[in-house]
Amino acid sequence: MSDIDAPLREVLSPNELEARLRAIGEQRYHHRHPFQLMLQNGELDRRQVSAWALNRYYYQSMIPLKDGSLIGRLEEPALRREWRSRLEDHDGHAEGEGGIARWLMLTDGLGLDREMVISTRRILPATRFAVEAYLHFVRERSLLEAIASSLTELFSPMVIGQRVSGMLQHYDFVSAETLAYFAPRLTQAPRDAEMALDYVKRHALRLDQQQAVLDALIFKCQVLWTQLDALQHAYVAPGQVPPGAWDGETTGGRLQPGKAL
Ligand SMILES: O=C(O)c1cc(C(=O)O)c2c(n1)C(=O)C(=O)c1cc(C(=O)O)[nH]c1-2
Repeated sequence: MSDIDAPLREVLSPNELEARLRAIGEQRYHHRHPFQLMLQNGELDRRQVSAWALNRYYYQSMIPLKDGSLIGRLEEPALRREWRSRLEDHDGHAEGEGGIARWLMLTDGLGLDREMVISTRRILPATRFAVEAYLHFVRERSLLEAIASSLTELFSPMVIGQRVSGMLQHYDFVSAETLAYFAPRLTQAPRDAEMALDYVKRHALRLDQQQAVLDALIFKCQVLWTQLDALQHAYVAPGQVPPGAWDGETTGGRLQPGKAL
Protein backbone atom coordinates (compact mmCIF):
# COMPACT_ATOMS: atom_id res chain seq x y z
CA MET A 1 0.00 0.00 0.00
CA SER A 2 1.44 3.37 -0.97
CA ASP A 3 1.04 6.61 0.96
CA ILE A 4 -1.79 7.77 -1.22
CA ASP A 5 -3.88 4.76 -0.17
CA ALA A 6 -3.49 5.40 3.54
CA PRO A 7 -6.57 7.06 5.05
CA LEU A 8 -6.08 10.69 6.06
CA ARG A 9 -5.53 11.06 9.79
CA GLU A 10 -5.61 14.82 10.10
CA VAL A 11 -6.95 17.76 8.17
CA LEU A 12 -4.55 19.06 5.51
CA SER A 13 -3.90 22.67 4.62
CA PRO A 14 -5.13 23.60 1.11
CA ASN A 15 -1.57 23.40 -0.18
CA GLU A 16 -0.97 20.02 1.45
CA LEU A 17 -4.17 18.80 -0.17
CA GLU A 18 -2.92 19.98 -3.56
CA ALA A 19 0.42 18.23 -2.98
CA ARG A 20 -1.38 14.98 -2.21
CA LEU A 21 -3.57 15.31 -5.30
CA ARG A 22 -0.44 15.82 -7.41
CA ALA A 23 1.17 12.75 -5.82
CA ILE A 24 -1.86 10.70 -6.86
CA GLY A 25 -1.48 11.92 -10.43
CA GLU A 26 2.20 11.12 -10.48
CA GLN A 27 1.51 7.53 -9.41
CA ARG A 28 -1.85 6.71 -10.97
CA TYR A 29 -2.40 8.86 -14.09
CA HIS A 30 -2.42 7.13 -17.47
CA HIS A 31 0.91 8.68 -18.53
CA ARG A 32 2.39 5.55 -16.94
CA HIS A 33 0.16 3.04 -18.76
CA PRO A 34 2.01 0.62 -21.09
CA PHE A 35 -0.46 1.32 -23.93
CA GLN A 36 0.14 5.08 -23.66
CA LEU A 37 3.90 4.46 -23.69
CA MET A 38 3.62 2.24 -26.78
CA LEU A 39 1.41 4.86 -28.46
CA GLN A 40 3.88 7.69 -27.93
CA ASN A 41 6.96 5.57 -28.64
CA GLY A 42 5.76 4.53 -32.08
CA GLU A 43 5.31 0.89 -31.10
CA LEU A 44 1.72 0.51 -32.28
CA ASP A 45 0.46 -0.14 -35.79
CA ARG A 46 -2.34 1.64 -37.58
CA ARG A 47 -4.96 -0.88 -36.43
CA GLN A 48 -4.02 -0.40 -32.78
CA VAL A 49 -3.96 3.40 -33.05
CA SER A 50 -7.35 3.26 -34.79
CA ALA A 51 -8.76 1.11 -31.99
CA TRP A 52 -7.57 3.73 -29.49
CA ALA A 53 -9.20 6.56 -31.49
CA LEU A 54 -12.44 4.62 -31.94
CA ASN A 55 -12.75 3.79 -28.25
CA ARG A 56 -11.73 7.21 -27.03
CA TYR A 57 -14.48 8.76 -29.11
CA TYR A 58 -16.90 7.42 -26.50
CA TYR A 59 -15.05 9.27 -23.73
CA GLN A 60 -15.09 12.45 -25.80
CA SER A 61 -18.77 12.16 -26.58
CA MET A 62 -19.75 11.68 -22.93
CA ILE A 63 -17.72 14.55 -21.47
CA PRO A 64 -20.37 17.18 -22.35
CA LEU A 65 -23.09 15.03 -20.76
CA LYS A 66 -21.20 14.88 -17.50
CA ASP A 67 -20.38 18.59 -17.64
CA GLY A 68 -24.00 19.41 -18.43
CA SER A 69 -25.16 17.49 -15.37
CA LEU A 70 -22.50 19.19 -13.24
CA ILE A 71 -23.51 22.69 -14.39
CA GLY A 72 -27.08 21.87 -13.41
CA ARG A 73 -25.92 21.66 -9.79
CA LEU A 74 -23.82 24.82 -9.64
CA GLU A 75 -25.72 27.52 -7.82
CA GLU A 76 -23.37 30.45 -8.50
CA PRO A 77 -23.69 32.14 -11.91
CA ALA A 78 -19.94 32.85 -11.98
CA LEU A 79 -19.13 29.16 -11.56
CA ARG A 80 -21.71 28.17 -14.20
CA ARG A 81 -20.16 30.63 -16.64
CA GLU A 82 -16.73 29.17 -16.07
CA TRP A 83 -17.88 25.57 -16.34
CA ARG A 84 -19.95 26.37 -19.44
CA SER A 85 -16.80 26.93 -21.48
CA ARG A 86 -16.16 23.17 -21.24
CA LEU A 87 -19.39 22.49 -23.11
CA GLU A 88 -18.48 25.09 -25.72
CA ASP A 89 -15.00 23.57 -26.14
CA HIS A 90 -16.40 20.14 -26.89
CA ASP A 91 -19.64 20.93 -28.71
CA GLY A 92 -18.50 24.11 -30.49
CA HIS A 93 -20.88 26.86 -31.50
CA ALA A 94 -22.03 25.30 -34.74
CA GLU A 95 -22.09 21.98 -36.57
CA GLY A 96 -18.58 20.80 -37.42
CA GLU A 97 -16.89 22.86 -34.68
CA GLY A 98 -15.53 21.88 -31.28
CA GLY A 99 -13.62 19.00 -29.78
CA ILE A 100 -15.98 16.19 -30.75
CA ALA A 101 -15.91 17.30 -34.39
CA ARG A 102 -12.11 17.52 -34.21
CA TRP A 103 -11.92 14.00 -32.78
CA LEU A 104 -13.88 12.80 -35.82
CA MET A 105 -11.19 14.35 -38.03
CA LEU A 106 -8.79 11.90 -36.42
CA THR A 107 -11.02 8.88 -36.92
CA ASP A 108 -11.73 10.04 -40.51
CA GLY A 109 -7.99 10.41 -41.11
CA LEU A 110 -7.46 6.85 -39.90
CA GLY A 111 -10.05 5.65 -42.38
CA LEU A 112 -12.72 4.65 -39.87
CA ASP A 113 -16.31 4.85 -40.98
CA ARG A 114 -17.95 7.86 -39.28
CA GLU A 115 -21.28 6.15 -38.79
CA MET A 116 -19.54 3.25 -37.08
CA VAL A 117 -17.56 5.60 -34.81
CA ILE A 118 -20.56 7.73 -33.82
CA SER A 119 -22.74 4.68 -33.20
CA THR A 120 -20.15 3.51 -30.59
CA ARG A 121 -21.41 -0.01 -31.26
CA ARG A 122 -17.97 -1.45 -31.86
CA ILE A 123 -16.19 -0.11 -28.77
CA LEU A 124 -14.83 -2.43 -26.11
CA PRO A 125 -17.15 -3.41 -23.25
CA ALA A 126 -14.69 -2.06 -20.66
CA THR A 127 -14.56 1.31 -22.46
CA ARG A 128 -18.31 1.57 -22.17
CA PHE A 129 -18.39 0.58 -18.51
CA ALA A 130 -15.50 2.86 -17.50
CA VAL A 131 -16.91 5.92 -19.26
CA GLU A 132 -20.40 5.30 -17.91
CA ALA A 133 -18.99 4.87 -14.42
CA TYR A 134 -17.53 8.36 -14.74
CA LEU A 135 -20.85 9.79 -15.87
CA HIS A 136 -22.70 8.10 -13.00
CA PHE A 137 -20.09 9.22 -10.50
CA VAL A 138 -20.52 12.86 -11.50
CA ARG A 139 -24.30 12.59 -11.44
CA GLU A 140 -24.60 10.75 -8.15
CA ARG A 141 -21.79 11.91 -5.87
CA SER A 142 -21.50 15.27 -4.12
CA LEU A 143 -20.69 18.37 -6.16
CA LEU A 144 -17.29 18.51 -4.48
CA GLU A 145 -16.46 14.95 -5.58
CA ALA A 146 -17.83 15.61 -9.07
CA ILE A 147 -15.56 18.62 -9.46
CA ALA A 148 -12.58 16.79 -7.95
CA SER A 149 -12.99 13.95 -10.43
CA SER A 150 -12.10 16.35 -13.25
CA LEU A 151 -8.71 17.03 -11.67
CA THR A 152 -6.92 14.49 -13.85
CA GLU A 153 -6.81 17.47 -16.21
CA LEU A 154 -3.99 18.82 -14.07
CA PHE A 155 -1.83 16.19 -15.70
CA SER A 156 -3.22 16.00 -19.24
CA PRO A 157 -1.07 18.71 -20.90
CA MET A 158 2.04 16.68 -20.04
CA VAL A 159 0.70 13.45 -21.49
CA ILE A 160 -0.83 15.18 -24.52
CA GLY A 161 2.48 16.86 -25.35
CA GLN A 162 4.36 13.56 -25.25
CA ARG A 163 1.65 11.73 -27.17
CA VAL A 164 1.32 14.24 -30.00
CA SER A 165 5.04 14.74 -30.57
CA GLY A 166 5.66 10.97 -30.41
CA MET A 167 2.82 10.18 -32.79
CA LEU A 168 3.88 12.83 -35.34
CA GLN A 169 7.44 11.55 -35.21
CA HIS A 170 6.65 7.86 -35.56
CA TYR A 171 3.44 7.39 -37.54
CA ASP A 172 2.91 8.40 -41.16
CA PHE A 173 -0.84 7.74 -40.87
CA VAL A 174 -1.48 10.75 -38.59
CA SER A 175 -0.70 14.43 -39.16
CA ALA A 176 -0.87 17.76 -37.33
CA GLU A 177 -4.28 18.22 -39.02
CA THR A 178 -5.75 14.91 -37.90
CA LEU A 179 -4.34 15.39 -34.38
CA ALA A 180 -5.76 18.94 -34.23
CA TYR A 181 -8.01 17.93 -31.33
CA PHE A 182 -5.11 18.16 -28.94
CA ALA A 183 -3.70 21.65 -29.68
CA PRO A 184 -6.48 23.64 -27.93
CA ARG A 185 -6.47 21.20 -25.02
CA LEU A 186 -3.03 22.49 -24.05
CA THR A 187 -4.62 25.81 -23.03
CA GLN A 188 -8.15 24.60 -22.18
CA ALA A 189 -7.05 21.88 -19.73
CA PRO A 190 -4.85 24.13 -17.52
CA ARG A 191 -7.62 26.75 -17.38
CA ASP A 192 -10.20 24.12 -16.40
CA ALA A 193 -7.95 22.34 -13.93
CA GLU A 194 -6.97 25.58 -12.21
CA MET A 195 -10.60 26.49 -11.65
CA ALA A 196 -11.46 23.00 -10.32
CA LEU A 197 -8.41 22.94 -8.07
CA ASP A 198 -9.25 26.36 -6.67
CA TYR A 199 -12.81 25.20 -5.93
CA VAL A 200 -11.59 22.03 -4.23
CA LYS A 201 -9.02 23.86 -2.11
CA ARG A 202 -11.66 26.34 -0.93
CA HIS A 203 -14.41 23.80 -0.24
CA ALA A 204 -12.69 20.63 1.01
CA LEU A 205 -11.99 21.82 4.55
CA ARG A 206 -13.07 18.88 6.72
CA LEU A 207 -11.22 15.57 6.88
CA ASP A 208 -14.09 13.61 5.30
CA GLN A 209 -14.33 16.13 2.45
CA GLN A 210 -10.60 15.96 1.80
CA GLN A 211 -10.67 12.16 1.83
CA ALA A 212 -13.58 12.21 -0.63
CA VAL A 213 -11.67 14.55 -2.96
CA LEU A 214 -8.57 12.33 -2.93
CA ASP A 215 -10.70 9.24 -3.55
CA ALA A 216 -12.48 10.98 -6.44
CA LEU A 217 -9.18 11.61 -8.17
CA ILE A 218 -8.05 8.01 -7.62
CA PHE A 219 -11.38 6.82 -9.06
CA LYS A 220 -10.93 9.02 -12.14
CA CYS A 221 -7.39 7.75 -12.69
CA GLN A 222 -8.91 4.27 -12.64
CA VAL A 223 -11.49 5.30 -15.25
CA LEU A 224 -8.68 6.35 -17.59
CA TRP A 225 -6.43 3.39 -16.74
CA THR A 226 -9.19 0.85 -17.37
CA GLN A 227 -9.76 2.20 -20.87
CA LEU A 228 -6.12 1.60 -21.77
CA ASP A 229 -6.09 -1.81 -20.06
CA ALA A 230 -8.98 -2.81 -22.28
CA LEU A 231 -7.17 -1.70 -25.44
CA GLN A 232 -4.02 -3.51 -24.36
CA HIS A 233 -5.90 -6.73 -23.69
CA ALA A 234 -7.85 -6.62 -26.94
CA TYR A 235 -5.35 -5.33 -29.47
CA VAL A 236 -1.79 -5.92 -28.22
CA ALA A 237 -0.45 -9.44 -28.84
CA PRO A 238 -1.67 -12.01 -28.17
CA GLY A 239 -4.78 -9.81 -28.34
CA GLN A 240 -8.26 -10.96 -27.48
CA VAL A 241 -10.89 -8.84 -29.22
CA PRO A 242 -14.21 -9.28 -27.37
CA PRO A 243 -17.14 -10.44 -29.50
CA GLY A 244 -18.84 -7.48 -31.15
CA ALA A 245 -15.90 -5.11 -30.78
CA TRP A 246 -14.11 -3.64 -33.81
CA ASP A 247 -11.85 -6.34 -35.21
CA GLY A 248 -9.45 -4.08 -37.06
CA GLU A 249 -10.08 -5.83 -40.36
CA THR A 250 -12.88 -3.62 -41.57
CA THR A 251 -13.05 0.17 -41.58
CA GLY A 252 -16.80 0.39 -41.50
CA GLY A 253 -19.70 -0.51 -39.33
CA ARG A 254 -21.40 -2.67 -41.91
CA LEU A 255 -21.32 -6.15 -40.51
CA GLN A 256 -19.63 -8.65 -42.78
CA PRO A 257 -21.68 -11.73 -43.63
CA GLY A 258 -20.97 -14.39 -41.05
CA LYS A 259 -19.49 -11.96 -38.52
CA ALA A 260 -20.87 -12.17 -35.01
CA LEU A 261 -22.77 -9.17 -33.73
O1 LIG B 1 -5.61 13.19 -23.76
C1 LIG B 1 -5.69 12.93 -22.55
O2 LIG B 1 -4.89 12.18 -21.97
C2 LIG B 1 -6.83 13.49 -21.82
C3 LIG B 1 -7.03 13.22 -20.48
C4 LIG B 1 -8.15 13.77 -19.83
C5 LIG B 1 -8.26 13.47 -18.40
O3 LIG B 1 -7.22 13.51 -17.72
O4 LIG B 1 -9.34 13.14 -17.95
C6 LIG B 1 -9.05 14.57 -20.56
C7 LIG B 1 -8.74 14.81 -21.90
N1 LIG B 1 -7.67 14.28 -22.49
C8 LIG B 1 -9.57 15.65 -22.72
O5 LIG B 1 -9.26 15.87 -23.89
C9 LIG B 1 -10.75 16.20 -22.17
O6 LIG B 1 -11.47 16.92 -22.86
C10 LIG B 1 -11.06 15.94 -20.83
C11 LIG B 1 -12.15 16.33 -20.05
C12 LIG B 1 -11.96 15.74 -18.83
C13 LIG B 1 -12.83 15.78 -17.65
O7 LIG B 1 -12.66 14.92 -16.79
O8 LIG B 1 -13.69 16.66 -17.58
N2 LIG B 1 -10.82 15.02 -18.86
C14 LIG B 1 -10.24 15.13 -20.05
